[in-house]
Amino acid sequence: MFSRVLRTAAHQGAKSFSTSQQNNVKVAVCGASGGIGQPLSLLLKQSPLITELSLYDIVHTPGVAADLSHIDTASKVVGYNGPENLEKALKDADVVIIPAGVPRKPGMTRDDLFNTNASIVRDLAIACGKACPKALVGIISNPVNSTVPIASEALAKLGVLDPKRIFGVSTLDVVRANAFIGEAAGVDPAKVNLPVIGGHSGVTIMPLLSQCKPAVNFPADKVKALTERIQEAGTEVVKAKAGAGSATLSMAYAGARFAISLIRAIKGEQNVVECAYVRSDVTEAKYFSTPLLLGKNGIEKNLGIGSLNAFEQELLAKAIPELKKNIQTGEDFINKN
Ligand SMILES: NC(=O)c1ccc[n+]([C@@H]2O[C@H](COP(=O)([O-])OP(=O)(O)OC[C@H]3O[C@@H](n4cnc5c(N)ncnc54)[C@H](O)[C@@H]3O)[C@@H](O)[C@H]2O)c1
Ligand SMILES: O=C(O)C[C@H](O)C(=O)O
Repeated sequence: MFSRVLRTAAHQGAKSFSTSQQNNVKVAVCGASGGIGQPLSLLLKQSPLITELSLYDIVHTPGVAADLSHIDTASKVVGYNGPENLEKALKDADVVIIPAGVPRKPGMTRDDLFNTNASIVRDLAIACGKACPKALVGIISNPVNSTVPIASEALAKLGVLDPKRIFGVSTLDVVRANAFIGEAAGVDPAKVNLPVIGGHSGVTIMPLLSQCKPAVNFPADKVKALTERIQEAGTEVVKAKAGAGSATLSMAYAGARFAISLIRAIKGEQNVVECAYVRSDVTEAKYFSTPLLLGKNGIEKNLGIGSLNAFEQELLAKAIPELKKNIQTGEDFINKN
């Protein structure tokens, strides 16, 4: 594995946790045969932190699992195909990552995916609630601003909701921000750490350039242009793919980074921090992405939004009404279905 994050994880898996750690880690990927699911599973198969990789989809999982199982790493790979095998796939999983559902085509918004993806995420969340209620669940399926409330409410209905364990995966926004800022500042992107807060669509994506590490100092027009590029980066990929879907490879990278951060925290590593879209009381929006300190049980501490400059305050003012609307749409869906 070539990335900073996954290389670090491999090193830690080999060296730092020889005693008193959770030894066996089962990770389930729901939507494992898709454009994200396959490369995500490939990246996860390379992690020595994972004992069992459980691949679930409604199609093609026997082939994907057979293929991945020939890779000479220690984790066991098992494929589960079709709804009748879903609970078996999820049974006792420690981490579940959900990239199931349809992606955008040019001209569509993420909200246009709601009608198809809402019930997919609801049903997968219910199955998690039954088969692995203590799992840490990362939801990639769009529209994330609404699918996370859907999953949370579905688990609440079952009586097993622990909001510290449910995450909307917004890591791709951070990865993109690091890439674009690194390029613009002439810094190795792997050394950039830029928090992206809010939600995962358009104006709800709030990169905080004022909190970038290392510090960057761009003129106001450049800050605005970079912010808008980060907010519209998903659409940039959708347009470039011209009907063949949305980001898959960069999302697989980001999803693997997020999953491995969850596992590092489960295994007792300290100071693991990731931004993710979670139940929150940091702002007026019931769900909001902020940097989170991760622990064995999911969110150990919400690190909040820090201090925002005037430009970022304006971004927040635009994000909140949109987030509230998206959250309400998700909650209404569960209340009616
Ligand atoms: N959070 C993010 O940053 C981010 C980034 C990129 C894409 N996405 C979203 O991820 C989702 C998947 O994108 P993709 O490009 O992999 O799509 P894809 O169509 O290539 O793959 C989706 C997979 O989900 C499977 N699937 C459908 N219904 C299912 C069900 N009920 N249970 C299990 N699996 C099911 C399909 O069979 C398919 O294999 C989309 O909603 C997309 O918008 C989110
Ligand atoms: O843009 C999309 O539809 C997919 C994803 O949310 C992304 O940000 O790439």
